[in-house]
Parts: sequence; C-alpha cells; structure tokens
Amino acid sequence: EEQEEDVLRELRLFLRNVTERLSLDRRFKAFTRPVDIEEVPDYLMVIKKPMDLSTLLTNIDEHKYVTVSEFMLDADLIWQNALEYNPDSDPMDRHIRHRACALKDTVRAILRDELDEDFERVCEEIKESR
Ligand SMILES: CC(=O)c1csc(NC(=O)C2C[NH2+]C2)n1
Repeated sequence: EEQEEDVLRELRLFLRNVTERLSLDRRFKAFTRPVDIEEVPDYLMVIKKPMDLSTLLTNIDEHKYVTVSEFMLDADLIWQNALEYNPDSDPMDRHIRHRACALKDTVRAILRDELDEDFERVCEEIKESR
C-alpha cells in the first residue's frame, strides 16, 4: 500500500545518504568502484561475490533492498572481500586490510547512531508480508 511505499522510499534515501558519505571518504577510495579485472586478473578466481560502493548505489536505485539488513549483507561483502583477497603480511595488504576494517567500523557506527530500530522493524514487517 502507499504507506509501505513511503517507508521504502525513506529507506532508499537513508541508504543512499550512507553510501554516498562512504564514497566521499578518501580512506575508502579502493572500494568505490568494481575491481578492474585487467589490473587484477586473478580477482574473480578468489572473490566469488564482488561488491563495491557504486554497485550498492545501483542496487538501492533498483529497489534491491527492502530492509537495512539486506543492504548490510552486501555492504559487509566489500570489507570481507578485501580481507580475503589481501591476507599477506606485505605492507600493501596490511594497508588495504586496515581500510577494510575502518569501513566495517564506520558502517556499524553510522547505523548504530542513525538507524531507528523501530524503522528497521517496519521494513522487516513489509519484507515478511511480501
Ligand atoms: C578492492 C581490493 O580489495 C583490492 C584492490 S587491489 C587489492 N590488492 C592488491 O592489489 C595486491 C596487494 N596484495 C594484492 N585489493
């Protein structure tokens, strides 16, 4: 019904705002676009579910997410993939793992501070009803 569409529109506005703020943070530059397979040819042999901030935005606009939890499953892929693809002790791996952990912590802090649990509960109810 119309009220449900109003809730989902507000969800998309919130998720777009969070995702755009992350995309503006220079620490997360490596996570803003899909990994370039020409530059990193073995990436898709290691990472089965690539994800990046621009793809999150596209998914939001395509109404892929009905709850924040669904969005979080994809957002978590970004830093999880980076930890998986960069496991070594060399400085480059450590550098990107540090930024991946900063992304994880930043997303969690934003949702803790800015997402009302009652709002997410309403989104979950809409999801269950469909
Ligand atoms: C997005 C992401 O996780 C990414 C992009 S390049 C990269 N890692 C490297 O290029 C090498 C440093 N050791 C492998 N990781």
